[in-house]
Amino acid sequence: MATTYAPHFIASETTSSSSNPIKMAQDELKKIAAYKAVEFIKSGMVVGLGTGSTAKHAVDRIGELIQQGVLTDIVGIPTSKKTHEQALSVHIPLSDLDTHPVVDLAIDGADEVDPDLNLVKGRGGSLLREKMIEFASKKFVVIVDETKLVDYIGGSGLAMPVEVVPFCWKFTAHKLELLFKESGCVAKLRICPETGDPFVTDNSNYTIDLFFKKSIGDLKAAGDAILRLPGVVEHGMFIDMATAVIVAGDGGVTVKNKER
Ligand SMILES: O=C[C@H](O)[C@H](O)[C@H](O)COP(=O)(O)O
Repeated sequence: MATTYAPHFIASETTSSSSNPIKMAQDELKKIAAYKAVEFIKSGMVVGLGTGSTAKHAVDRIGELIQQGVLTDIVGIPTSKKTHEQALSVHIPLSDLDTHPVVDLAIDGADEVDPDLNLVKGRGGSLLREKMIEFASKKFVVIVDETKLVDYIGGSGLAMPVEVVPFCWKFTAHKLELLFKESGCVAKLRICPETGDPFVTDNSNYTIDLFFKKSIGDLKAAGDAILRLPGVVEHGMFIDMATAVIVAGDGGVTVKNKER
């Protein structure tokens, strides 16, 4: 796993900078990115509703605009049980991929964004449903504060999650570690801090968090190799899936667009 990933063309980038940049709280930046993304929603759309502290702002805002009558005939497709509950609480009509197999636009956060707009997702535990819904989306808008930008996938030194079946998870974790031995990979079962038990996903699976000391090289090859391991359900690399990334920072908001 050490060949080079060929970069893709970023179609366009627009920045609205603040002439008087001030230091903003991280949550404020998340909200700014989320509100900007919601501007892309039009009445009548089927919308993928992301999971996490950034996507939460987008879901609240969509609910608000529906209540105000600004957005009508919206159908939301939640990417987790948690988002499902939140969306119901703000009165967003909901459905699923079985009924609405084509999603017009999905909005979600990310844990890492590389220069080619590839992502790491799933540190909040929801990667499988997110990937299914975002794969089904004509447009996938990612919302982040600038701390999520990395030079390469895994570059934050934090987890790249892999959802696995609970059966013999140690075997699967060991195979994952071996796969990325050259990158100094360490595989850890995710544990609930409150109970000390394994973290269980919405799909009743476990999560193995992979930590890399250096780049894993070709992301598509790495992703394919992970998916070939029996026991793996899905990984948290979202390669060539984002069509736009909205980055909020102290200097303003940048929208990076990419052709899929
Ligand atoms: O599983 C969680 C999702 O992939 C989140 O979108 C991701 O972890 C980013 O979350 P946050 O916006 O809370 O940083």
